[in-house]
Amino acid sequence: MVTKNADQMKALALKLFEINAFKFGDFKMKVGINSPVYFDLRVIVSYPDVMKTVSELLVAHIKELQLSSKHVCGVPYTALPLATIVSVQQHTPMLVRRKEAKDYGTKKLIEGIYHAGDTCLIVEDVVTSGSSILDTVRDLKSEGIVCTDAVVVVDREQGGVANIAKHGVRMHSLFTLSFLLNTLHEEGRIERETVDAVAKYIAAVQINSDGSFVGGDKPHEAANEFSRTKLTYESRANLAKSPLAKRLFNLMATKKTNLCLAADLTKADAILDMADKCGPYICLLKTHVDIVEDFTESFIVNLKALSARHNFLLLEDRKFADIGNTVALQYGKGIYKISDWADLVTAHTLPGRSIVQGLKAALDGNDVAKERGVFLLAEMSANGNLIDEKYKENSNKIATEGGDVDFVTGVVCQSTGCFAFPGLIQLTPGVKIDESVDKLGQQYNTPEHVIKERGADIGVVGRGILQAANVEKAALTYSDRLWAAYEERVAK
Ligand SMILES: O=c1ccn([C@@H]2O[C@H](COP(=O)(O)O)[C@@H](O)[C@H]2O)c(=O)[nH]1
Repeated sequence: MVTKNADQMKALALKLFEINAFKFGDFKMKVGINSPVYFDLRVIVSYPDVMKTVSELLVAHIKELQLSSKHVCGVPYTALPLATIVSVQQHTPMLVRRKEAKDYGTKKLIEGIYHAGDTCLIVEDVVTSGSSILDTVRDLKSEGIVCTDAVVVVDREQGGVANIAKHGVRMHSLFTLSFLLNTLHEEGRIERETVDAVAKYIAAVQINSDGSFVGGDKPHEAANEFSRTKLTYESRANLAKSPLAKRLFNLMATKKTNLCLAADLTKADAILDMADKCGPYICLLKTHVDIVEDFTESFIVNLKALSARHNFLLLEDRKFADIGNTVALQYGKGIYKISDWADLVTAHTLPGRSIVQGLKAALDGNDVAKERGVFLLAEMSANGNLIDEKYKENSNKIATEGGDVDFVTGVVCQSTGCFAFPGLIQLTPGVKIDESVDKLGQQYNTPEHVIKERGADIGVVGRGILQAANVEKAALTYSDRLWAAYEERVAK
């Protein structure tokens, strides 16, 4: 671990967390087991300042340790840009290891000018078992190149140091996972509970360089303990990147309700009446403002007053789906001026990242920008909808990667597999006491099923409440059942 530049190291640790290069959830690893923590340093190429800081720290680390070598070589692929910067800054020639030999020309595995007996310093981004470092060392050694040291950005502390030492290579890391966890905890970004859960996983899942587990069998239980559906809303609030997700998680935890009322009514007074009656039992009130026949500004003023009185947030289910420029206009302008009053909106991911950028653009320079968020639709409850696995995967990427993640509050979907990041909220429509299908293809599941089997954090109920003889009683029943299912889910 680097000893110098403590402030810079802390700042970088926080930045890596902020840009999702370091995240918590339930991630499938190369060794076939799920991990509660994941590093994706591929994203740093999109942040030149982060690239600069990481490479400067690597160079400082190499100097501090007096690691002199004839060459540097990055482990393909993520470490290649880092090795390039280190090579340029230190004036040390670089070698490039191909993952597969070319089937034409020189057929070389190692590119660059070298001689047998030359020394080479390895550069790597993240080490788990150390097997990727050893693959690179093997190919360099087969050309007679001597490798005794590797500088790495993050050591996940799962056996890598000992595994590569057996092959005569010393590992020098900028960060250990423990340092990163403690820093995030000290800076109030994660709870002690998270630090302990990850530490427990790391202690239980030590890996040999061949990918087998130290101690034999796959340590399943330790790995699965940290999935988002097992964490409380309070602890997930701390992991959230979106201020609105933090607020909504905390609101649910305080008010003990994870019910969203879909107020699909066409008269303003009927919606206001419903909001007043159901307000004490809900965390969110969802509107389709374009179905309101007598919309006026005073309707919004009254709705906002009820949301403040009963402590629920307003979600306009607009399902934006156009190009960024149009979406910005639809969100901020027109009769409804949605961005003025809706805490949250929904949007399809069909247009790609520009959907989020368009929404954010409408809030540019607006004081309320930090009080707004979006739920992205990654799945629909409608029978026969056209969404496939690839679409879901890409929606997850928009929700969790890149510079706009602070605006994404959650995902509208029907299953646990849609995303892993515990800082996002799963909103699931299609909830009724009886499983059924309506005449127009809406598919319903019970409150218990959506929370316990499908990973919902908030269940959306419309007609199940709106058409009940006693709406207050129905709202209380749905709220109680959704909440009890959540409590059982986290207690398991
Ligand atoms: O996949 C989706 C996305 C949104 N909805 C909306 O939720 C409510 C459901 O109302 P019910 O009366 O409970 O069927 C409605 O406003 C939809 O627009 C959805 O159902 N499915």
